Amino acid sequence: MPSTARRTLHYYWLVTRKHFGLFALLVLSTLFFGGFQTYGNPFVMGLIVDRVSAAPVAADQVFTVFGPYIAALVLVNVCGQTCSKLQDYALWKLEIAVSYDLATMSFDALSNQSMTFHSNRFGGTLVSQTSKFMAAYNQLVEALVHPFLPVLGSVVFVCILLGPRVPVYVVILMALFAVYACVSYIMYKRILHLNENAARAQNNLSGELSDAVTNILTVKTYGREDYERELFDRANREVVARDSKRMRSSLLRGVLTAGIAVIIMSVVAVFISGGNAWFGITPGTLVMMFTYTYTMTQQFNFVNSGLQRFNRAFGDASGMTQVLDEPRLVADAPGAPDLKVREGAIDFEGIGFSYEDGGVETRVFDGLDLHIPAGQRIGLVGMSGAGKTTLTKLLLRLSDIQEGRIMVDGQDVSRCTQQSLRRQIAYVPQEALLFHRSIAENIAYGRPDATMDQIREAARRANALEFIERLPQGFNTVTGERGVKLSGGQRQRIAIARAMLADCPVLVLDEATSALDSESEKMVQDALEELMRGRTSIVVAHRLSTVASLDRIVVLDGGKVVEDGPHARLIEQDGEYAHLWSRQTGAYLE
Ligand SMILES: Nc1ncnc2c1ncn2[C@@H]1O[C@H](COP(=O)(O)OP(=O)(O)OP(=O)(O)O)[C@@H](O)[C@H]1O
Repeated sequence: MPSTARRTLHYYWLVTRKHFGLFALLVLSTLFFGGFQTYGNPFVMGLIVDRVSAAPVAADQVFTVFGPYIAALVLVNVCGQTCSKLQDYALWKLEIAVSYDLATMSFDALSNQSMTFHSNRFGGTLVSQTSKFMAAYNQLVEALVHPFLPVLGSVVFVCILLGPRVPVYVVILMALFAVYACVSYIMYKRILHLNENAARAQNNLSGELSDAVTNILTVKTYGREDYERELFDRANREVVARDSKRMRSSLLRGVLTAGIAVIIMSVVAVFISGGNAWFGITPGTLVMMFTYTYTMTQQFNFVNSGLQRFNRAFGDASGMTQVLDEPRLVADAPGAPDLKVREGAIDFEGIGFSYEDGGVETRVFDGLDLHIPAGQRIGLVGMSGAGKTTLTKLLLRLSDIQEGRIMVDGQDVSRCTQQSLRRQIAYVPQEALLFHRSIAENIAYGRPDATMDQIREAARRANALEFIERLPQGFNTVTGERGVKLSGGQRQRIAIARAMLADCPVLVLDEATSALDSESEKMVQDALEELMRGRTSIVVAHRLSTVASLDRIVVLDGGKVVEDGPHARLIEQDGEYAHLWSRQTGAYLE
């Protein structure tokens, strides 16, 4: 079995063993249902045929002679039906319980992965991989219930019921079915990797669709519908090609196994025809032999489709299995303590960091040193791509550095829990994305116990109250997926209100006011000034007027600090910052 399929089974087993009682009930009820229904009935019928053919029974003796047989038949059917209902119960209950656990497992795996992991993947693909991973479990369990367990049961019951009566026949039958199973398995192994390829192509298609839909505004405004359609069509054609290849192999396997089934029935026909003459087999036993062999052949026919379902399920689950196997790029050290921020001094010491994407390395920092005393407000400026956002993300440990260390109040952040670190830093990102929840919930995200008055006050300070109150449902307005129902500036003000309410000792604003018009920015800026007072603050900005009044400005270029000091000093130095400043203020004057 390929290693991905083995890993999938490993994850499925982790959750199944939590519900082992249900799983055991499912296995036993399936086996016994088959035993009673498929093998018990013909067995009793065989006994009746033997009794009928042994000696004539008078009409008034029918119930006396056959009463025990009829009672046995009723008992077999009552037991069979009871097992069938238990099987239904165990199957449904197991699927419901395991779906819950698999969803939780997938959610935890995705939410605990680093931002580097997420930025290298399509959100749509991860969502589709999660649902396929959950559905694949049901497919596997259902294939186990039909046909794999009944086939296993058949082998056992035929050996028990027919073995003592016609041992030669049972040996030949089992040998033929062993050949059948081997051929099916060899073909199954051949097809497994075709299924994984097909699932990969399907995931890629979902990713393309998700990417195009997410960026629909860009697609439309640039009139690139045809191009996107071509990309989608290419991925779609790949799906068709992979599916066709898989279908051809499955068809070939079907033809081979059907051929073996015909051979089995022919051999059995010959054996049954001569059974009485060669071995003195009774008519009742002949009935059992025929019925059992026919039933087994039918069941083995389903093995083919069962293996197909197995293949498909393993293929569907492979994407999420690989995600679950992926090492967590940013993990808490075992027994890591919580970070305790008393003052908020931050030290970047000899930071070395590269992004890695599909083997391509982008070096961003190479031995960066930066000390930010407690309570200082610094502006981080520099050309696009200089590493400003990356530096703030490293502080938040959204990715781990490869060299050096980041200290907050003398504590190495890589040795503390990530949650405790992030709960002490209020972060307003470049692109403020909101949850598809009410505005009140969005503002209170960093402080879920906030009262409505506190939420309103934060919104007022972020200059957001006025527009929120104008919305038909005010603070209860649901913002639309990612906040699409609001303007960029409105989303930013909500994100700022969220940071204000979170009331953290460290504040990171990454272009937090870039989408605001100068009037709103002025008002929010005043609120931010107040918010920053006494807190260590890092403000990333392209618009230098946003940072000019801060305690200190750090200019980054190519991942290095090239200038460092208060606005007035940097202007005096007449370097990179002064150059940028004169360009921006000149532009404004014009
Ligand atoms: N997820 C990523 N994978 C690979 N490279 C990345 C990733 N994110 C950023 N980079 C690269 O790292 C470098 C620094 O990017 P960063 O976003 O930190 O710059 P920035 O100074 O904040 O730029 P801007 O002012 O445009 O926001 C850039 O060369 C960028 O291409």
